Amino acid sequence: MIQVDLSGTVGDLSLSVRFEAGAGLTALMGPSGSGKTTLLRAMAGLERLSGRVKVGDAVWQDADRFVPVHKRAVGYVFQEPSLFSHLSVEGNLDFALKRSPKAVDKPGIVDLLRIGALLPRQVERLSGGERQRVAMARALLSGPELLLMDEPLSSLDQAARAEIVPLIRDVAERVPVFYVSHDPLEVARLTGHVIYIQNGHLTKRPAVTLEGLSQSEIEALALKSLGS
Ligand SMILES: Nc1ncnc2c1ncn2[C@@H]1O[C@H](COP(=O)(O)OP(=O)(O)OP(=O)(O)O)[C@@H](O)[C@H]1O
Repeated sequence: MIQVDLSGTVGDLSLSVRFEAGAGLTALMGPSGSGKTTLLRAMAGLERLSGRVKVGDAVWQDADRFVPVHKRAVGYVFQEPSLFSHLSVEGNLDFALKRSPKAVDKPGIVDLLRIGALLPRQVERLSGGERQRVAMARALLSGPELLLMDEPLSSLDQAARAEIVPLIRDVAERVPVFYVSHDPLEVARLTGHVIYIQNGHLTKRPAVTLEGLSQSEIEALALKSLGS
């Protein structure tokens, strides 16, 4: 169980959110600039807002304490994977493994993300989809109690996305995932647990509308849903 109750101001944004999320994957959706990344950063301890964050039995933040980011059991996967380019895939994985506070099943995670054949590879020689799978494995190997993912598929093509979505579902069976996306179809394939944010506040599900989309965008959406 994740409990979040955070509020504060960052730049022009006034953010105030309160929610609970259970096991599995919870998606966070909302317009550009609504505060999704700011909320993730605050949950990780990268941004200091006031309030409370509890993950499992561990209180990461409340009125009396603020656990710094390096002491939170949190994994973070960004839109652009931030792997060490001077290390091999396995070097990247081992870097995280050494820092894990608990025993982690490396072969199981390598298997889960189908990256066994990539282990000796240099990071520059990976495709975008391969990089993101390695970034997810690296995040899991650090032993997180919560995995934060910020639009991890948005720079990938359709084929790579389709390949990775089921792997993310598998990952979310091992560790709770909090997942930012702009793509309603991607989210529909991942989870039924979705929260929406607008202007820094949680809101109810927006009405689905095709207004404003061009004919080609509507066709692309229809094709995408048929391909799921
Ligand atoms: N470091 C900062 N300095 C100033 N303002 C900031 C900072 N970080 C966030 N903000 C403010 O918070 C707003 C929301 O930013 P945030 O990145 O959280 O939005 P988002 O919902 O993730 O957007 P997108 O979908 O485009 O990634 C920004 O428009 C900006 O006003």
